[in-house]
Amino acid sequence: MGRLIVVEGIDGAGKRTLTDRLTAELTARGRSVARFGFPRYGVDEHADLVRAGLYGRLPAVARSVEAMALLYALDRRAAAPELEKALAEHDVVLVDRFTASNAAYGAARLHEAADGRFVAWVAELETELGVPVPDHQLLLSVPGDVAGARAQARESAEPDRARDTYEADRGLQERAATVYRALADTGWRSAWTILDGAAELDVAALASRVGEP
Ligand SMILES: Cc1cn([C@H]2C[C@H](O)[C@@H](COP(=O)(O)O)O2)c(=O)[nH]c1=O
Repeated sequence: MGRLIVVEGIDGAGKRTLTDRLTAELTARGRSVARFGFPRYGVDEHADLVRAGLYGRLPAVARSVEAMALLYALDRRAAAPELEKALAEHDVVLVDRFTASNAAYGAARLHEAADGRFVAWVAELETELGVPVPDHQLLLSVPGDVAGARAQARESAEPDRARDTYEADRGLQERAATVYRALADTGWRSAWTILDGAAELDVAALASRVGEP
């Protein structure tokens, strides 16, 4: 049975780069790795509704924090059989964003803290829907201005990567970062490792920590 490892952090924290480097390191060590990323735009209809909400096309849905959280959670529920299969067939299943994203961004939208009502509700909701619980979560922690600059640079470099309403809201990103930090500090739903996303990452050490049974 493989290990479910989740990479979390605000937009522009460097999740994709970390996931790429960790995959390369684990593969070089002979470990088999499967990758997922959420939301699964273009794959799952709930994820496509999320995208429409994030780009202003479904204002009534997007206004409701719970409605958005349910759509994100339903995308994961639909992926659960594939995740279970990947866990049965691979040593490591690496996931870019998972349930903690729902907790951090929803609480941030509501100006709640990690020990508030919303985070507890997300845990209950995703458990109820049969979303698997990670074995380990990695938090890429970066100063808000560094993440913001990266997200902006990506928008300029990739024309189809225009920032969505969450990405464009710096206050929301800062509050999400604070909630993430508290989730990691309190070991929300699994053990966490906090990584300095602005410093050089020791990918070899990280691979040893998360990739071994
Ligand atoms: C996966 C996920 C993402 N999000 C947010 C974080 C991002 O700002 C936004 C889109 O994700 P993305 O930029 O990684 O595609 O959705 C949630 O609020 N809940 C979730 O469950």
